[in-house]
Formats: sequence, C-alpha cells, structure tokens
Amino acid sequence: MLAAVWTTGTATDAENSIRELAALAETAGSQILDGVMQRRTSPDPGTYLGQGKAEELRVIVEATGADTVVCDGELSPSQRRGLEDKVKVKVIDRTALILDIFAQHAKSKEGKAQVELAQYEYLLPRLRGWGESMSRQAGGQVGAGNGMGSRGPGETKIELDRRRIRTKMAKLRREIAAMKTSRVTMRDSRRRNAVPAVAIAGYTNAGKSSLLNRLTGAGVLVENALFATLDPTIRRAMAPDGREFTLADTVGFVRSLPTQLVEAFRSTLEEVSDSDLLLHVVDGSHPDPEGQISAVRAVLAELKGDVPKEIVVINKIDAADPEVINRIVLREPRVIAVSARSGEGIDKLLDLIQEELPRPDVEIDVLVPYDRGDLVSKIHERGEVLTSEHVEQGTRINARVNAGLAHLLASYRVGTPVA
Ligand SMILES: Nc1nc2c(ncn2[C@@H]2O[C@H](COP(=O)(O)OP(=O)(O)OP(=O)(O)O)[C@@H](O)[C@H]2O)c(=O)[nH]1
Ligand SMILES: [Mg+2]
Repeated sequence: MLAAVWTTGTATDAENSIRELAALAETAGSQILDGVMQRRTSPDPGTYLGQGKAEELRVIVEATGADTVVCDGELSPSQRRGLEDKVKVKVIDRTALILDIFAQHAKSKEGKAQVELAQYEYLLPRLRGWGESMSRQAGGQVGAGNGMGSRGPGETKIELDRRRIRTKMAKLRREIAAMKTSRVTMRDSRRRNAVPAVAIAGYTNAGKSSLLNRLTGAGVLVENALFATLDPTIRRAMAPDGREFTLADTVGFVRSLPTQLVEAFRSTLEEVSDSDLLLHVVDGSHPDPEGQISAVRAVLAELKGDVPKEIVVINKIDAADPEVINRIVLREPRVIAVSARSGEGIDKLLDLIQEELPRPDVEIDVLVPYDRGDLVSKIHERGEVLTSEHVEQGTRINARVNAGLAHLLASYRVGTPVA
C-alpha cells in the first residue's frame, strides 16, 4: 500500500511523485495493491496521514491483505509508530525504501560499505522507536520475514546498542576512506597522463548506462529499474579527432535522495565533481524532465568543490514528445538531444564532447622520424592535432599537447615552439 501526503505543487506533481514511489517499491521487489493520497498543509505529527485518512487506509489494508505501507516522505520515529499502531502492518518511508534498493543492488565492497553506513545513519536516531514497536508487535506482521526495509543491518541487529553501532560506523568510514584513497590514486594517474575525465550523471533510469555502452561499447547492465547502477564504471572513449578521454557511469539520482546516502556515497559522487566535463543525462520521455534536472542539480550542489562544465543530454528522443525536447533545448545553454537506443544524435554528441574537452595548453611544432610511430600515436591520443604532414624525414605535426608530452617531444622540435 502506498500512502502520500501532498502539501505543495500541482496535482500532476503529486501524481508523478506517487508514480515514482510505486516504481521504487516495485524495484525493491514488492507488488503494489493500492494507494491513498491526502491533501494537507502538513503531515500529521502523530500518524503522518490525518485520522480519517489513516482509518481509510486501515480498512483498505485489511481488505487487500497488504503487509506493508510505504509512505512518500521521511517519517519521524513517532509518526511511523503512530501509523503502524493504526494500520497494524509494517510502515516504512521513502528513505528506508531507497536504502533497501541500494542494499539489494550494491555489488562492490565499497558500495556495500557505503550502503551499510547509510543504513546505520538512518537507523541510529530511530533505534528506540523501532525496537519498542517491534517487541510490542512480535509475532505480528511487523518484522516477519525479510520484507522491504529489513535487509542489511535492520531488525536482526537491532539489539546492538548505540555505542556498538557508532563504533561500527566509525570503522566503515575508515574503510570507505581507505578505498577512496586507491581510487584517487587511479584518478591521479589518469590526470598525470592528461586523459580528460568525462562523467555521466543524471536521474535514475535516464539511460546513463545505455549511453556509456553506446559511446564505448562497454557491456554495462541496462535495466528498466531504478538504481540499476551503483558502482561507477570507467571506460576509455575516443573523440572524433582521436583524442582519448575516460567516461564514468555513476549512480543515478532521485528526488530528495536520502542525505544519509549522499553522505555515504560522497566519495563516489566526487567522481562527478572531479571530472573535466559532465554529461547530464535526462529522460526526455519522462512526464517531468525539468523536475529531474533540478533534482540532479540539487544533489550536485551538496557536493564540495565546483560542479564541472555540463552538457545536458536529452535521451530517449525516439520516445519523447518533440515539444518537450524543444522546451528543454531553449532553456539550457549547452544541450543536445539523442537516443542511446537508436544511436540518433550520438555523432553530434561526440562532436560536442570534443569541443568541450579541456584543451591541452602547449603548442608544438615537431618533426617525428618514421621509426617513432609510437610518439605520433601518442600525440593523436593525448593532444589536439592542428596539422600533420608526411615529409621525407618523418611526420611533421603541429599540435596542442600537455606539458608532459611536450617535454617528451622536446628533441624533435622544429623552429621555436609557441607556448
Ligand atoms: N526508448 C528508449 N529507451 C531507452 C533509451 N536509452 C535507455 N533506454 C531504456 O531506459 C531504461 C534505463 O536505462 P539505463 O541505461 O539502465 O538507465 P540508467 O540511467 O543507467 O539507470 P540507473 O543505473 O538505474 O540509474 C532501460 O530500459 C533502457 O532500455 C533510449 O534512447 N530510448
Ligand atoms: Mg545505470
């Protein structure tokens, strides 16, 4: 059963919101039986829904045999307990639901540690409330089986006292920090080789992994499910002019992403803020793509550091309303419409990426002998070739490269290089 209190925005916003909640609950593996929605200035402090609506919900729960109520918001411990007492089945909120999906999808050691940390963060202030209502309702449906919201360090470890949980959290933070170090080292080595980093970010299910696959031929899992990708995948890609860059697929964003998750996934999300260029993928066929764009930007704004230069990539144009696409194109300064599925617009996207990649800063004029073809390829991969000509003694190239490569090529310089 879904339950939502609708406080601001239009009826369409409220509908989109509950539809997304349904998609999230289905992704977590549940079957939606029904839902109730209530218009109120604010949620009831005791039971989230108002008394009348809560009673209505109880009746539907009984009639349908639902075993869980999922609320579209973050409930205080007492609201959750209050509503649970009323409807007599387990009540979870949107945050717990998202945490549950992340727990199911985390594959890497780092991802698992990050989710576990976020779950503890969510659990800690709720510990007492949950424990009480659990023991009061022992034998009932609450806590029976492994339903939604009970995976990970949930009910089984509930007896752990706060101090032990805090110790565990500190340990997880240290582990995550250590894993971050190895990733930063990898990133630094990419930096040294001056390979520009491009990150793909965007709302969940926008088609980020599909785009990565389309641009690089990587076989990353694509699924019509929310949060299919949790671990960043990084692949090499090539601009039309032959320059290399890395392309990173990242975890999808969602409206009011639980702050515990933003916190726990900070090091992963830094993959985005540390990149040279951001491809912000938007599902053009979604009912509210602009809402998705602002939700993603709100999460990005929470990260430290500068948000990199952004290209808005409107995806799924094969399924989208052209008017909606036009609306977004007019609003965004750097924007392109593509279909990762059909390949439409992908060439133009690659041209745009090439234009926006950081430009290497040293201009060189070199004559490379024919037996150093390796250097010529390096110039093509790492630099921006302005002119290239085959002469008797070798290949004469005028290009922009980074300082490291310019140094490597110093002995092949012709005339005076322009810095
Ligand atoms: N019609 C259409 N569907 C697409 C297109 N690109 C992706 N999809 C579909 O959209 C769904 C989500 O695609 P993914 O690539 O997994 O999306 P994602 O952004 O990586 O999603 P998460 O990792 O779950 O956040 C899949 O069912 C894809 O087949 C497209 O250009 N057109
Ligand atoms: Mg994905």
